[in-house]
Amino acid sequence: MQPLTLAVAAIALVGFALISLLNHRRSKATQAVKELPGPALLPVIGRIHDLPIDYMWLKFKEWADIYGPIYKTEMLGTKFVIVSDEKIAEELLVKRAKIYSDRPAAQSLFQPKVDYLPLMGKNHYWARQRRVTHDYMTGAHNAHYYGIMDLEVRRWMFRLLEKPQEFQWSLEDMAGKVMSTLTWDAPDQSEKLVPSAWGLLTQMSPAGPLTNVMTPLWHLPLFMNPWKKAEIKRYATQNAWWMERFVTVRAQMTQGQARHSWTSQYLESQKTSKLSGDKEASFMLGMMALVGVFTVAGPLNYFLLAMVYHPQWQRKLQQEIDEVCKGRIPTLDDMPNLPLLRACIKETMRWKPNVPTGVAHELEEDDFYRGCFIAKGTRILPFDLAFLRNPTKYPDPESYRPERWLESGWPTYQEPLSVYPTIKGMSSFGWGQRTCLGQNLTNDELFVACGALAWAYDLKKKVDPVTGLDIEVDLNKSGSLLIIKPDPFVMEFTPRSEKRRQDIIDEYREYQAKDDDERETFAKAGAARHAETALPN
Ligand code: HEM
Repeated sequence: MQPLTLAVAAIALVGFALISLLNHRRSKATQAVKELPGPALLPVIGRIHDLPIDYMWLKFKEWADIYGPIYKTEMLGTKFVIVSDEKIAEELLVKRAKIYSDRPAAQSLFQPKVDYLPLMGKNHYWARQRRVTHDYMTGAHNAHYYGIMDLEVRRWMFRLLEKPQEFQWSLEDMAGKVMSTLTWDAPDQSEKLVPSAWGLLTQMSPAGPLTNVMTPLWHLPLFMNPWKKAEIKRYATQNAWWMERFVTVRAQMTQGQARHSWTSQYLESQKTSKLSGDKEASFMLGMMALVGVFTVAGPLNYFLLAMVYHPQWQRKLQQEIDEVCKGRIPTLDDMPNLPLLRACIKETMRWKPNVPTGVAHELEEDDFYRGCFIAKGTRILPFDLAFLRNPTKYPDPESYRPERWLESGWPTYQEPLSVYPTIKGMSSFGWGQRTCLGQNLTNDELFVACGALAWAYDLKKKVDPVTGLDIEVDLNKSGSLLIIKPDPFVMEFTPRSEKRRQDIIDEYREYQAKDDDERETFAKAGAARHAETALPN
């Protein structure tokens, strides 16, 4: 053997011995620390073999019932802590928010920590975009969404009359039009927004591309990597579209043709903005539009099912609306006077939470909880389904019981009924520094949309024309993405009377005509202003 080879072998041997010794000492040291409970882990893969991609939350719940309110598991080296008790979530994600507010990177996105606000790491992009988004959302809420929700809800009621069986499509298009108008004053963009929203949600969800679970596959060379190729296309399309929207609004502004939107609001104050430029701004705005689609779709669909399967609550709700609104469609101003409507909505979100696993936070430093070690980088799941099935807080948790919010004696009852129940502050909207920025918007949109449904229609099961029997819906069938909605189903929308049928048509026509007029007047005034400023001196 050459002397050089001998020397290298000797160094390697000593190195190996040292590392083994250190590992041995470290493992002895960690043995002294308590471990969180959890299912036994297999080397390397952890528990990936028995964690189903579909309805993953059911397995988490099964484990929670065995291992308790806080337990750990692992997948391909990624550590998870699943929290099923609201008090523990509060202690970790709120009281220790300083180190529990990062976001794990979604593997199958190119810049997950930078591009999309809800997915961003706890970095300066997140801090500044969160501030701006919060301001814009608050402004829209205070202005009652500039009348946009009122128009779009009426359009939806009208479409349900014309094409009732397309209700799941028209429901999402309603949400899409609200968001496209708020963001770019362009309701027609909903056509692109809705598929774009589901495209991103799929890409970032564990039940999306295989590479989100089998993470090493993402690093395969491009020619043999269909997941990366698909993402390149999705990202480029979305990027180009958001930039085109941004540039269009800027051009409209120079022509005096841009009415208020979040984009024009940004462009007006761009000089003082802390955002890095057009790309960041167009992404922040695009994301604001997109997130308002897949989030409200679930509760709206489940509200329909709640009403179909609990006709006694539908009747009570119609009675409340008739008494308070005296035949007119409910508006946001009616919110304090319609507690039963708020209770039916809140109970829908409790009964069928649409982010059942919760959204993971990532721990930024090693930590100890009740003497147990939690390593930096661990993903903490505030497991919403478990919170909302807690039988002490929610007796008879599997059933749809809106009275739990309306009658004293239930643990969740709270006064005054002019304010409570409210969905704002529900565990479903997350925790600490990362809580949802769309709580007002969700509250308001669900209120006007569900109020309009109860005002306009009797909601019933569809009858099979051959057998004459009701067509039942499997209430437990849904997608398995991070945010869920029920699988496609059928139902009937019958106007509550002939007069109400006419009201639905009249309301929509009146609001559409008003919107057309406002747009025309603004366009003419803008053109005149532009012509004046363009005149030579
Ligand atoms: C039923 C409706 C909704 C539910 C259940 C929901 C739920 C959530 C959850 C669980 C989070 C993560 C919280 C955490 O990490 O602790 C979140 C974040 C967020 N939500 Fe919502 N959301 C809804 C509607 C909306 C709407 C309509 C918008 C805006 C149009 C919106 C905007 C956001 C934003 C921007 C974030 C990111 C916050 C951050 O990471 O700092 N959400 N939402």
